[in-house]
Amino acid sequence: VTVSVSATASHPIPTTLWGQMYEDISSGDGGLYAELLQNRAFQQVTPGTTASLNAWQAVNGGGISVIRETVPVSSALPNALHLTIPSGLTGGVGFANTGYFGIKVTSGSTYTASFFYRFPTASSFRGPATISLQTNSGQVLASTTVTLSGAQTAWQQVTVQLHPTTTPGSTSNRFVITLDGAAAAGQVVNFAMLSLFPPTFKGRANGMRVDIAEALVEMGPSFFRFPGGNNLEGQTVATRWQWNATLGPLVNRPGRVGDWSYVNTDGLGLLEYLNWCEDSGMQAIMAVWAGFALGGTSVAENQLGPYIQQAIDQINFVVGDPTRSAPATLRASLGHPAPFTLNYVEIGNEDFFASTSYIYRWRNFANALKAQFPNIHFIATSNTFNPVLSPNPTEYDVHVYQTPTWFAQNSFFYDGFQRNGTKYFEGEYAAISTNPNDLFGTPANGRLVFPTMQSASGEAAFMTGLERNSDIVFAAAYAPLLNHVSGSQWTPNLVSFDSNTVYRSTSFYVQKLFSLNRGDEYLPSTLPSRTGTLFWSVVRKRSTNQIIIKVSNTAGTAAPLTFVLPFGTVASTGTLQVLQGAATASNSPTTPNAVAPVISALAAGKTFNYNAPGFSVSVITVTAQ
Ligand SMILES: [NH3+][C@H]1C[C@H](O)[C@@H](O)[C@@H]1CO
Repeated sequence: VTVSVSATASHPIPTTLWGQMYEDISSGDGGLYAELLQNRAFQQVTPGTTASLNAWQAVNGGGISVIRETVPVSSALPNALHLTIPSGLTGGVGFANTGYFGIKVTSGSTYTASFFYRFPTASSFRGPATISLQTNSGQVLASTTVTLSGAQTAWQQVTVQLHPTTTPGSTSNRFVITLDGAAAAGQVVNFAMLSLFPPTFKGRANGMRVDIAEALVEMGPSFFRFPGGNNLEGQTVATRWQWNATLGPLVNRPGRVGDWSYVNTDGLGLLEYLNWCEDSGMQAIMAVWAGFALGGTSVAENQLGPYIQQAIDQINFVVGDPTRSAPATLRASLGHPAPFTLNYVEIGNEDFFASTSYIYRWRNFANALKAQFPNIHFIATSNTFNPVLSPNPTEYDVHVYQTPTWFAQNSFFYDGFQRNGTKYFEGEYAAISTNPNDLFGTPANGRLVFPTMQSASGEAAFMTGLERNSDIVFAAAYAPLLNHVSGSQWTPNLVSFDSNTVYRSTSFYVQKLFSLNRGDEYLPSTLPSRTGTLFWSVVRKRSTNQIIIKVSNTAGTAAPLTFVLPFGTVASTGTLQVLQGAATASNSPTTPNAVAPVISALAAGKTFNYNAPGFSVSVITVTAQ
């Protein structure tokens, strides 16, 4: 096929075009959020149940249970770990935490451990507690001691640093606290709000896991949508995500039962999200809860007031003036007096599940929030123009989970949209299954566990259409972004990880190739066949006089292209980055690097040929002017 490129740009590429959708779906706690201890504060668990001791183990005969404390460490954390040292034991006696399916320990890194303790009954005991990192077989990797005093009946926080001098062969390691069995026989000690942090991204306190953060930043994303997604919504109104419950000292954060069947610590809270956006060069696309819980409850119109106020306060926490707004004063007191960047706020999530009530929920939220924040764009989440909403949304968030073939066949999805001022956020999209009749089914029935070259090239085809239509598509994000392979709630994901390693998928590389080569204006060219299997888009990066051609071949056979560039001078050599593999080629824990982009030189010029390999995504960069 011959592709003639126009020298006259049709429209600028919005700077927000490629970014990330995030929610805690086996992705925050135990993942992006760097806390290494699972169930660290016994949040939202029933004392005495097996679940209450999830990830905790007795060591050498220590008696442990989770209790409802009579003197809780805080009103937010009513539970504590109750340790009894039986008589007749010697050596270290206590408890351990096994992390989120393991704890990675790296020699040379400094780990910060902290906990609160108190003796529920005063005692004359005074002796060492040993705090250590150990392999599951008992090899001590790092250790230190603190003195515990039986006179300490009020909660006392202890913070220590651990410096492992060896790197164990696996992540089968534990965080261990023990007392001397002989010296502490008969003692009873309560512990609360235990924590173990490795080094974090940019050294942020309470921050992000470095290798995951670096993988996300590597894509060059422009925005970060949070906190959801379903995990914004709650199964009930009471268990919705609430911004004000996720701030301040960890000991004041109650956590919540998230929407993906596990407790969220909310250690990764609103301020951590906002600091992360600044640290990673992304702007927030922040959601506010909009009166619908996933269990099916829509708040009645005449009862929306408090929830609208909570949304106003949430936005004021982000952008308000500390001298005029209490939430902004709180932001300043937490260390960020300046407002954060916030241009987009999404009202709800996937409200096509509650369209009827969204008519009044949108009306009440949008009118109230626009009045307070006239410079912020508010994004609607129902189906586009159905139902008709008032005020007319300036942006809609469109989600699609489909087959690789659907994405290849729908790259013209937005070409037919009216240019009526409305803009679109392709807020969640992914090729999720090869079975159009059971998209959300099991792997045995076509569901993808990890992205493949077939799914990634289908997405790339669709993305060439998003680029062509980026006069009305201002943002797009693959979803879900991230998941722990040992605790998945959803597959496939863009980036997977276990406690040791981050796995970059084929779709990750497609997102990275598009994002890092986004250009700043779109150059029209010969249109691909809507029903074909070969797709392309052309952009120009003015600052470097580069023409950037993206090609997706969604078929198994190579496809020849001829490019005709109408520029006065065109370099005779260009750069080619190509991602290719068999249809089912996939990066996963068993084959982590099966597919990665390969860079090479390419013969270019005013007219040049390129043979796109089967199941490939290519980026050709040529200097021209
Ligand atoms: N059901 C999907 C749609 C919802 O918005 C997300 O939480 C889920 C996974 O990305």
